[in-house]
Amino acid sequence: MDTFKRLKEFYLPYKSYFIWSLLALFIVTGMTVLYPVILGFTIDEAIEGERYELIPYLVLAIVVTMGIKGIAVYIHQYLGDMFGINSVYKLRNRLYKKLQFLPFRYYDNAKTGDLMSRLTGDVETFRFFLSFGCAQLVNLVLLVGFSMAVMFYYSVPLTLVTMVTLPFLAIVVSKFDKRVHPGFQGIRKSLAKLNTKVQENVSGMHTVKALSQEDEEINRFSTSNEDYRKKHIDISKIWGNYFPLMELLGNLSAVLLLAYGGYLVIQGSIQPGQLIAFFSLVWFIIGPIMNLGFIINMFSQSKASGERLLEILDEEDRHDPAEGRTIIEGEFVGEVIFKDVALTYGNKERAALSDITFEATKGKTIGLVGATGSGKSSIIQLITRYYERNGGEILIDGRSIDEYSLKELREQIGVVLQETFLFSSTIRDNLAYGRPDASMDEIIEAAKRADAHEFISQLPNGYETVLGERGLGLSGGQKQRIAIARAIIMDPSILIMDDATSAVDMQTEVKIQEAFREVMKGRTTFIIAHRISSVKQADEILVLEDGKIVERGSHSELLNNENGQYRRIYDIQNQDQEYVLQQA
Ligand SMILES: Nc1ncnc2c1ncn2[C@@H]1O[C@H](COP(=O)(O)OP(=O)(O)OP(=O)(O)O)[C@@H](O)[C@H]1O
Repeated sequence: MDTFKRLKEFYLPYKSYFIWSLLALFIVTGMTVLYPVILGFTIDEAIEGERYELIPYLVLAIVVTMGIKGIAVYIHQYLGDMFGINSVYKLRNRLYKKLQFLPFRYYDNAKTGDLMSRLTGDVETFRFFLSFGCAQLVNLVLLVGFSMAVMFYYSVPLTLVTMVTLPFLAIVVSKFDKRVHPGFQGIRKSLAKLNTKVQENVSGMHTVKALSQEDEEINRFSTSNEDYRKKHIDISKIWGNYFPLMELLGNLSAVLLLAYGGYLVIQGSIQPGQLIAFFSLVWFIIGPIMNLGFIINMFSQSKASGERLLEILDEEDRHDPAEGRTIIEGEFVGEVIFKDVALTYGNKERAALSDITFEATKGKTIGLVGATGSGKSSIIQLITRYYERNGGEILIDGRSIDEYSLKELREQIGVVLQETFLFSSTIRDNLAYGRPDASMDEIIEAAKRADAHEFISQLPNGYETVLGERGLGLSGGQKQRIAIARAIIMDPSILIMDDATSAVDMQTEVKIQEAFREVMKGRTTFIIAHRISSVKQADEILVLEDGKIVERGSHSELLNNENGQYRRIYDIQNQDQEYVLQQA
């Protein structure tokens, strides 16, 4: 029950729906039990007693009973649904909000398919229990309670005889539940696997095709699909084995009732109409008991789902003690100073960065070069505070980076990554993503600077062209230019280009960099690049190796160091170029 208790903030505000729905259910159960009572009375009094004048009143009573029941069912279902729907609406919103503010390290290990299934499947299971399962449980208790009360009222011995098979039925039901529950869990897991397979396949379709893995992917899918099919068949077999047994026990109860009840009628202890009423009432007990397995199963499934949702809600939020604070007033140039900064990711033993010291003063452009894994992007992760440093100090415009709220800090930083993510919406929306209030003129101006205006104008719907998921339909270079324009629109004080121009040709790169120089006058720019030509113009270039700065200086200064790493990279790239030119 702890899971439900911990999720109470989501459903308790709507408890009045639940209470009214239960009251309506109370009426439904009362009317359901009343029906056989009227039937019994009709047989005993109106037919056997030959008081035919009662019949119109009894018909009216049945019509009224059914009418009240109909209205009560409607109210019960409607309010039950309102209870579930509103509760999970709040829960879904909270989960989504949580996902927005979870730290980056959470996403390092998170699986998209798993998160998707939690936010949809698990939330839905929880809703179903709130809307339906919970009331079913109460319904069961009410129906069994009401029916038994009437039956005991009619005849205690007949009730006891009829109940003889019930303990056996309860044992079969509990055995059934024990077998069917893991079966359902297996189905859920298998479905989650199937979903992940499909999601990864669609997301990685380029890789699948590039490596000609279509047939293997089909085989892998078939394996998962086969597993899913098998799990369903297993459940059917359990059903097939237990359901007839449950039916048999239920019917045995009815046979006992007819045999002993018939005997009592012959003896004159009970009326025939009472026996018929009994016959209906006993199914109101047997039916719910047979359903008990399902209801228990629904309960345990929703408990499991609730736990999976709580796992997300319990995750530690990103740490932002300065949240809500605004400290930037007037001019902000985005000067970045690192003093002996160190970073070690999560549980890793090796430091990704150590002793990083540099000053990116007003208007400076800093270039970062070094081999893969040398720590270039990690420096950026610290400036944007996607990750927190483990040592040293970072100052932005003279203040410790910790003094800024994450929102305020990130509003000042424009980041263009190598991998551009574009949302499946219009180009215009994608461009204005960081500043939705940007005017069309500003958007076009930024696109022109990023050399994107021309190709956007040539698209059938121009800026209103809707992109496919992940921007499919555009070339890598086009996507990058959109990302660059997106950063320009943000009018950032600090601009970061993490290998951002690798997908555009050198000519375009020069154009974009010139445009940036114009935009970033008096502000700070970081350029991470593998191509020396991309950082040549930087005021200072930092050369990284194993998380440390091994060389620093301007392009010409670094070239003068004949044995330096920078010179070595330069020579290799130059040789490549000469080789290419010779081959041409
Ligand atoms: N999120 C992360 N969690 C754990 N380790 C990480 C994470 N990001 C990077 N690392 C590790 O930190 C080190 C530095 O990585 P970083 O991405 O900064 O290198 P880089 O110089 O930018 O490389 P590249 O040129 O390939 O982008 C690497 O050893 C990498 O495996």
